[in-house]
Amino acid sequence: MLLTLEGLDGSGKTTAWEALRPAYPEATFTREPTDSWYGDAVYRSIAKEDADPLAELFLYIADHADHLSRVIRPALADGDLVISDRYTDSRYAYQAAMLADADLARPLEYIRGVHGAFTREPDATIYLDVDPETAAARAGATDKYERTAFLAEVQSNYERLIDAEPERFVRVDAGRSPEAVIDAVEDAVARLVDAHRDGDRD
Ligand SMILES: Nc1ncnc2c1ncn2[C@@H]1O[C@H](COP(=O)(O)OP(=O)(O)O)[C@@H](O)[C@H]1O
Ligand SMILES: Cc1cn([C@H]2C[C@H](O)[C@@H](COP(=O)(O)OP(=O)(O)O)O2)c(=O)[nH]c1=O
Repeated sequence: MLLTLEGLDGSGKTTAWEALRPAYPEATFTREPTDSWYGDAVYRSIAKEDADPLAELFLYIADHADHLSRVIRPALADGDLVISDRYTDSRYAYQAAMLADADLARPLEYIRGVHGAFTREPDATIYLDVDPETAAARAGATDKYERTAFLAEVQSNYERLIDAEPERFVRVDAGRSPEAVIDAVEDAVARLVDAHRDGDRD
C-alpha cells in the first residue's frame, strides 16, 4: 500500500512522517525529493532563484522515475506499506504554480499527463491543510517556494486535486498544535491501513 503525505512547506509533513516511524517499523519510509543524486540536482535547482521552471520540472520527474524503480515498486512488490513525505501531488501543485506564467497551456493537466504514462498512483493521500501565511512563517521563507503568495497558488492547486479525487484524500487540519496534528495523522494512517487490509481479504 502506498500512502503519501502532502501539504504546503511548513504544514508539518516531516514532523508527522517521523512520528509515524515507531508504529510501523516494517514500513518503507521515503520522500521526494529523494536523497539520490537526482534529488541533489533538484535541491540545487530549488536554490537557484532564476532556474528555468520547465527544466526544474523535469529534474523532479527524473528523481521520481528513479524513486519509483529503485524504492517504491520493489517495496510494493514485497508487500510493504510505503509512506512517502511528498510524492506526485507536490509536482502537480507546485510546478503547475511555477509554470503558471510560462508559455504552456494548462500546466497542471500537462504535468499530470506526463506522469500518467509511468507513475504509480498513491492508494491514499493525507493532506495537511494549513493557510499559506502560517506555512511560510513556519518554513522560515528560506527559498523561492516559501513565500505566502506563491504558497497560496500551490494551495489552490492542491484544492483542485482534492476536488478531482475526493476519495483519495484525507484532510487533516494542520493549523493546530504539533501533538494534535500528529494524533490526527496517526489515526488516519491506522484507518487507511485497516481498510486496505480488509479490502485485501474481500
Ligand atoms: N503543528 C505545528 N505547529 C507549529 N509548528 C510546527 C507544527 N508542525 C511543525 N512545526 C514546525 O514547523 C517547521 C516545519 O515543520 P515540518 O514538519 O518540517 O514541515 P514540512 O515537512 O511540511 O515542511 C518545523 O520547525 C516544525 O518544528
Ligand atoms: C517533491 C516536490 C517538492 N517540491 C518543493 C517543495 C519544497 O519547497 C521543496 C523541498 O521539499 P521538502 O524538502 O519536502 O520541503 P519541506 O519539508 O519544506 O516541505 O521542494 C516541489 O516544488 N515539487 C515537488 O514535486
